[in-house]
Amino acid sequence: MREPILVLNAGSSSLKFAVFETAPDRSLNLGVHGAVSEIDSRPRLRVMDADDAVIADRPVGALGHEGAVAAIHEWFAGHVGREADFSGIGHRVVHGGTAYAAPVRIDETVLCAIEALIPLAPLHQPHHVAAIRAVTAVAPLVPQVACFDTAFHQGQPAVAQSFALPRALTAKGIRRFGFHGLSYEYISQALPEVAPAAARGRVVVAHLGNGASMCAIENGLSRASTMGFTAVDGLPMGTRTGALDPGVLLYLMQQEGMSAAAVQTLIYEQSGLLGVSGLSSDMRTLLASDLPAAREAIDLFVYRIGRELGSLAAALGGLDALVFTGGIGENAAPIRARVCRDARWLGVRLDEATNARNGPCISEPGSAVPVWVVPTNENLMIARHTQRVVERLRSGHPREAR
Ligand SMILES: Nc1ncnc2c1ncn2[C@@H]1O[C@H](COP(=O)(O)OP(=O)(O)O)[C@@H](O)[C@H]1O
Ligand SMILES: CC(=O)OP(=O)(O)O
Ligand SMILES: [Mg+2]
Repeated sequence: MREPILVLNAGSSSLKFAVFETAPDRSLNLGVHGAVSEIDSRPRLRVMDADDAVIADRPVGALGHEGAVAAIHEWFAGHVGREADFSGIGHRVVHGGTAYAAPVRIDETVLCAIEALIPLAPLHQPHHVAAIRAVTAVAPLVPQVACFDTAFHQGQPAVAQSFALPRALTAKGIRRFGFHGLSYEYISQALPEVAPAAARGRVVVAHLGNGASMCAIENGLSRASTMGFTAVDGLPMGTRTGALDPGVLLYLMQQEGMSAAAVQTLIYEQSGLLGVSGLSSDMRTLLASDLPAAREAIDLFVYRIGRELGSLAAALGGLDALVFTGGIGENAAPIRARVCRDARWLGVRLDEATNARNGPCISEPGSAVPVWVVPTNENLMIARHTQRVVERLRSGHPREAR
């Protein structure tokens, strides 16, 4: 392999990985990739080759992220080589706080900063730390690069980053950050090819996955996002509440006697589509269900997307394109159809036939606002950042890569 880069994307219930090889023109080609899924219940390793053919699919013995890293390590040893042979290893890190506005080589200081942000991203940040430590143990000399979901949003106008809190708290870093930045950055880079005119204009991107958010982008730059200080804000998600009147939290603690830990579990793990439906956090299951509560969960999801679309269009002063991405955004035609029908007032006209085929363009030719489905690729974005940081390290530049 030529200057191979390994990408690790540690999520709440999975550890995804992808190997990229550097082509002579420095572009990156995807090689083997896969994931250990259902890490805490029934961990299973699945690996695909560059053509997406499944080349491994087996249960993993040990639970947890350490077990997942060990399973991937073992598979690599037999089929790819050692982690120590990679020229760089890139990690998705959900929260970079105020300190990190760009990808950075991970050293002890950076790792401590990532660890200190665990309370602000409890579903993700502990697993990033576990993956980084596990890699350090087997490949201590390979540069590891943290690619932050918050970084893409750092240039938002101050007003979009502010809470109406006393200034002293804002100065402490209690402000809106925004997440899914690697996904939005990828879409921003892909959009000029797909829809050149829209790419220069005002675009709302809906990243609808297990975690879900929306971002207002103008000429490729983030202007506002539905997620805030943490990734529990904004849209309802698989198991997260999304935006919630802060008075509810006070009520639960003061009147219902809930502890902070119980509230955390409630708003991150027991709410959203799962909480409202009482059935599942998975959109496929809800769409296939006849239960009224499943329908109500979908209704609330679609309604909140429509409200946020109006809000983000207002933040942009208009709307030149709408883009769907993420597992739901890329695959769930009924959800896109409902969002687009509710957005008729903005000039959106859905093309039912192309929507049923998942795009790429799902609006009628005369639609005032064109609508696109653009599959995201966070892993490629991480690999590009990692390649850049490694090249800068080789050329003797300091730690930061901008
Ligand atoms: N064909 C489909 N129809 C409807 N929903 C889908 C489809 N495929 C995936 N999804 C939904 O996408 C969500 C997972 O999105 P994804 O972006 O993969 O999540 P993650 O944030 O874990 O990366 C789940 O709710 C899943 O049900
Ligand atoms: C930031 C976030 O919510 O990520 P995910 O969609 O992977 O849960
Ligand atoms: Mg995701």
